[in-house]
Amino acid sequence: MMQQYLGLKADHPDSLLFYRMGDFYEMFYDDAVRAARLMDITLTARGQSGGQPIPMAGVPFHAVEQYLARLVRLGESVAICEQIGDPATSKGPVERKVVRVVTPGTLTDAALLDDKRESRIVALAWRKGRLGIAALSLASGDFRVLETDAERLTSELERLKPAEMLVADDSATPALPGGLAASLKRLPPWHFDESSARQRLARHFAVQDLAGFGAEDLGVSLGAAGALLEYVKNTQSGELSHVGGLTVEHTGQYLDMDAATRRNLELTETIRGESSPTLASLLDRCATSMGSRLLREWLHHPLRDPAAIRARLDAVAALQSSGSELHATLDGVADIERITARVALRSARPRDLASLRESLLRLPALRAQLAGGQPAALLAVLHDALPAQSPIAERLALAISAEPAAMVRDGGVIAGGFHPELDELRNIQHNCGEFLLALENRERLRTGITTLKVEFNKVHGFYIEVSRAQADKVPDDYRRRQTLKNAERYITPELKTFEDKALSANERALALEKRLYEALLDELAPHIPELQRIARAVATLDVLANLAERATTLGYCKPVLTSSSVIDIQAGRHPVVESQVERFIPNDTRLAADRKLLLVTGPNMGGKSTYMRQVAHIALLAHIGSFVPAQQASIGQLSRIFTRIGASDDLAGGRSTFMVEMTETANILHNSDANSLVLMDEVGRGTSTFDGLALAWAIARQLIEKNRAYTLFATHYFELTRLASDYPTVANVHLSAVEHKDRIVFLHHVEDGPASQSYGIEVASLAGVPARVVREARKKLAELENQAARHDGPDLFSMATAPATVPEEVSAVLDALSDLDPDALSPREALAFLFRIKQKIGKF
Ligand SMILES: Nc1ncnc2c1ncn2[C@@H]1O[C@H](COP(=O)(O)OP(=O)(O)OP(=O)(O)O)[C@@H](O)[C@H]1O
Repeated sequence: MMQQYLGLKADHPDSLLFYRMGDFYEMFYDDAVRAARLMDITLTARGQSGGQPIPMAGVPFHAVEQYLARLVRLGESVAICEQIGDPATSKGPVERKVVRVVTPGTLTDAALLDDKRESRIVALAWRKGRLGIAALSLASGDFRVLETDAERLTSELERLKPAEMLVADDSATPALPGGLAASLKRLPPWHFDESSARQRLARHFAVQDLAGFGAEDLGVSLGAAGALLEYVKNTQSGELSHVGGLTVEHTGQYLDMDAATRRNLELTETIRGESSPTLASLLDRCATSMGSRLLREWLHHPLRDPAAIRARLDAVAALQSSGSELHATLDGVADIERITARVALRSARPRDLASLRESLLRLPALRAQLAGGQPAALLAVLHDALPAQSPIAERLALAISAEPAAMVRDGGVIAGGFHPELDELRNIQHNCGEFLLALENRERLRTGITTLKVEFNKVHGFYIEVSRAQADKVPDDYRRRQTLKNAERYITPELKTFEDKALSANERALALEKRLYEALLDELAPHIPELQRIARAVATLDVLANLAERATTLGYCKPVLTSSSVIDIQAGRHPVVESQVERFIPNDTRLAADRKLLLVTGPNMGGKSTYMRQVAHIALLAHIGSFVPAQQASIGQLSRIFTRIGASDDLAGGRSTFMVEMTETANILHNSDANSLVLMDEVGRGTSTFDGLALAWAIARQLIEKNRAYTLFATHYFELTRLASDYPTVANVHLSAVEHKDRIVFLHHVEDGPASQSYGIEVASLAGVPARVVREARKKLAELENQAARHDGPDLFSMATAPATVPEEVSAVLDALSDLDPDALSPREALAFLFRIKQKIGKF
């Protein structure tokens, strides 16, 4: 047995091998030690090898899922090895085989998956500054590829949030960003070979070439897709028939957001990594988990095509009156998408098929609710995608019991009346009781023993029991089976025949049910594409109905998408903050070609960050086709959203707070354009006042002059507010506050013009900074203000803006230094250079 174990383990060196032995999965050697530690189970030993006990740990097979869930969450992969042969007939150890490998990115079991989140495996490949990405959600069959610039790695990973990543184990693979949650596998580089990948993909999709998917001209991403497909196939013992196509994503299809922006806007996770309160937690009242997942997908993929956005907006508007009825019908619809994937992988459980049946049976009603001259074209398309009647459901209604057992091996899965032989075998079992009663009566009459009983137990099977005192009355055909203290137990030829039939009937019925179940899965296989289409339509409808309900409940309005260059919001609100405060103060925002940068000033706690983010949220919601929290909103077509908000250390990545701030700023300055929305929150505050002010000022100017993005620029440097008089496209706004009886009251209302005061000390006092410290600060502030008044300064702004004049000699040295190429110098030349500049500075 150990030999067999070691052979199997050699094929799966990187996975924990769960070796099935009877009712347990056992692990041995290092696997046992690791598994015991990770799952907190007992480590024991079994037998010996080379005089040493072999470490062993095990988990009961019926509880395996909870252990798998735990291991996979820790990023482990598990190879599940089952007994294939029949223990009764095999000589030596029963034949065993690894039937599947459970890895973090290839989960499909309902118990192991988060039903509100897509779980993806992603393969990455690089060539000449290009990044090829292939992403597969095995639980839905969605398979996509994308080629983009290598620098976009972090933002793509933040978007796709892979559970597992595959890269080539070679030098072309760069260092990956730190702090990724995904488990990483390195594969031999030839797995990523492009030409064999093309063939492999074409073979999988049964097509001549990949032109039909628009993937013919792709290169590096196909290498990734080939590696991914092969890896996933190896983890599943079956074919991936539900992975029926390849979607090619194009950069430019979606409103672009970098990694920091996705995090800062708290779309599906808070900055702390919690699932609430976020935009998703506020907006998701979907009836189905398919809808919840699709909504999250939409939030991360705002569209750029105005026609597609308008189609969604029109559908949401049309559903505002009928959304709640749809929601009620959708409520009973199960996760058709994931069940379909499990049908394709042949791991669907009986209750999956029962839920599929119940769900499909609801769809004609759903379709009927959508009928009747839909004003929205998208709803008409969804109506047509839903089935008017469902032959699949009818077939499942015939085949699967109303409430089947959890496992096929438990029996009672196939419905009565579906198969005559199964009915007959079940009849034998059911009629058992009647037959035994009849036999008992007959035997009592025949023998005259009135206390005679016919009974059954698991060890001895069926028997006739007679008390010791009556034992001499039994007829000749009674054979003794067992002697007890006060009774004898017998068997008769008739009872024996019945016993054989009854016991074998049970086994035969179970075996037949298994065969019928398998055949049913075969029968469903050709319907997989149809089921996937239905699942998609149901999910889309669910999201649209959900957005309609949210719009009504939360008082959102339908945004107008315009082709002109404008973001004009009246009485806008921050969707998440609004749900958390008693009274939210709505605010207007107008950005246009002649008003591109708003300098937002105001006291701490005044609401600057909230105001800026609400603009981004409204723009983003409009681009996913949702209504928005405002009285009225006109949104021009955006291409990107950038945010530089809040301070965060990237200790894992080895970058300080200020370094993170400047890296994100650099990205914004390099990549934002006139169709970008940029939020800059207190840029420069991470360093000394002068450096910070100087940087903030130069950054703002660059955004105004070069990038020309729609920009909201919050700052505490009042000196910056002068930019409004220098540039016609800059305007000042401020969050208002008033002092009332020594206390500050935040009005959270945005008004034109710069703020007059900062109230930093008042806020510190509100926050509970000790009174003594607050007093000291007030004193110091007065001192500083007096000093400033006396010296007519220091005016940070004028000091930072007036470029320090550098003496000519020094600037000559600087020029010489910047022209110098140290690599091209001999040591002697370098020394001579050093003397020359020393001389020049000496004069100075
Ligand atoms: N429009 C509003 N209506 C009601 N409450 C608001 C509004 N805007 C902000 N608030 C409340 O004020 C709090 C502080 O807001 P925010 O963090 O936006 O202030 P800030 O000006 O960015 O502060 P700081 O300068 O200290 O970063 C929010 O948590 C929220 O509770």
